[in-house]
Amino acid sequence: MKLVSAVIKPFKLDDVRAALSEVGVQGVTVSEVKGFGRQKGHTELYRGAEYVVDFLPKVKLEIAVSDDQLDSVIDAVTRAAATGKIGDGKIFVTPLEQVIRIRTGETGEEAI
Ligand SMILES: Nc1ncnc2c1ncn2[C@@H]1O[C@H](COP(=O)(O)OP(=O)(O)OP(=O)(O)O)[C@@H](O)[C@H]1O
Ligand SMILES: [Mg+2]
Repeated sequence: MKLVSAVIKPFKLDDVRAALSEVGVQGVTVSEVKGFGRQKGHTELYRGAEYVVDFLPKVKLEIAVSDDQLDSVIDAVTRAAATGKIGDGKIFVTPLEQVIRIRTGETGEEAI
C-alpha cells in the first residue's frame, strides 16, 4: 500500500475529487495548507492577484491506495490538477504500513 499526498491549487479540488471517483477512490482526507515551491511563492498568481507573501494557499489531499491503484490515482490527480502554469502542485508517494477500519477491525487493503 502507498500513501499519496498531493498538494494542489485550491480551485482544482472539485475536478480532482471527480477524477479520483472515476478511478474508484473511496476515501480522501483534505486539508487547507500553505506552502511554496521553487518560485518561493512570489511570482505566482492566486485568484488573479499576484501574491507577495511567502506562503500560498494550497489544498492537500491524502489518499491511501493499493499498489495496483497507484498509477491510476497519480494519473487522475496529475490530469485533473494541471493548468500548465507554475504552482500546479506536487504529488508525494510514501510506503503505507497499515490501515485499520475502526468500525470493523478490517486491516490492510480490505480497510482502504
Ligand atoms: N519539495 C517540496 N517539499 C514539500 N512541499 C513542496 C515541495 N515543493 C512544493 N511543495 C508544495 O507544493 C506546492 C506547490 O508547489 P509548486 O507546484 O509551486 O512546485 P514547483 O517545484 O515550484 O513547481 P512549478 O515550477 O511548476 O511551480 C507548494 O506550495 C508546497 O506546498
Ligand atoms: Mg512553483
